[in-house]
Amino acid sequence: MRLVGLTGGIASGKSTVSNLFKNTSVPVVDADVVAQKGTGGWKKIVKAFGDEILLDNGEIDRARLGQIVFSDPSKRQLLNRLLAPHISSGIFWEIAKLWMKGCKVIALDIPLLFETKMDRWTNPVIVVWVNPETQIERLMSRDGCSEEQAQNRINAQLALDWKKSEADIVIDNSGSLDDTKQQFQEVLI
Ligand SMILES: CC(C)(COP(=O)(O)OP(=O)(O)OC[C@H]1O[C@@H](n2cnc3c(N)ncnc32)[C@H](O)[C@@H]1O)[C@@H](O)C(=O)NCCC(=O)NCCS
Ligand SMILES: Nc1ncnc2c1ncn2[C@@H]1O[C@H](COP(=O)(O)OP(=O)(O)OP(=O)(O)O)[C@@H](O)[C@H]1O
Repeated sequence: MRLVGLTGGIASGKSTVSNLFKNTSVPVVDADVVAQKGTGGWKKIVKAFGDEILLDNGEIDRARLGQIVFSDPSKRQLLNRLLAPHISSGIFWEIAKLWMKGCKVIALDIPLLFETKMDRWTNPVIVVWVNPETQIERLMSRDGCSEEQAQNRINAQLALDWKKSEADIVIDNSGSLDDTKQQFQEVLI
């Protein structure tokens, strides 16, 4: 079985590329399964950050939690510590289910692939790169945040240029969507 790592920097276009996998035979597992209401990750987050980070329906208010952790490195480290085991075991079970269905190639869409050292499991690693000006512009426009907030989020991760230097395959998403789709097609060959 081959595990393909898909990563990048915040707003570099990882989800955009992840969506392109949906039209292929390669299933994608993402790292976003943990914070749903009632799960182990959810319980730990509520215990550590209090009820005030919950929406009326009991789900985590991700925008609120994001504001807290991206403006305070110690809170971000706390969240990372709490969630790390849930993220890796969630991913593991998703892989196991797909493996039992006979999937031979699975893509893992993991924003913090290098930071969490999960790149050890994956080969090749695809890094979705974008130039710094476009990254900050797209981040501010997508999340409606200030330049300072956007920069805090970018600084919370390893440098995207370093990730690019560690990649087996780089998709440059600084241009148009068509340009990115074209690069993706070349990766599939
Ligand atoms: C901080 C949270 C609440 C923000 O939620 P929100 O819906 O606004 O953003 P989303 O989850 O789509 O993440 C957007 C991007 O933020 C970046 N990011 C998310 N968590 C972190 C983190 N702990 N450290 C650095 N960057 C992060 C990633 O680039 C990610 O792609 C959420 O990302 C979260 O619970 N993060 C902790 C879990 C985690 O570490 N996820 C990444 C696993 S590899
Ligand atoms: N080639 C492109 N041209 C124009 N806009 C783009 C392009 N690629 C992505 N975008 C836009 O940039 C923003 C970030 O893209 P996307 O959500 O795919 O990034 P991401 O890396 O998954 O982000 P995050 O890690 O923060 O979830 C989105 O609003 C998306 O619509």
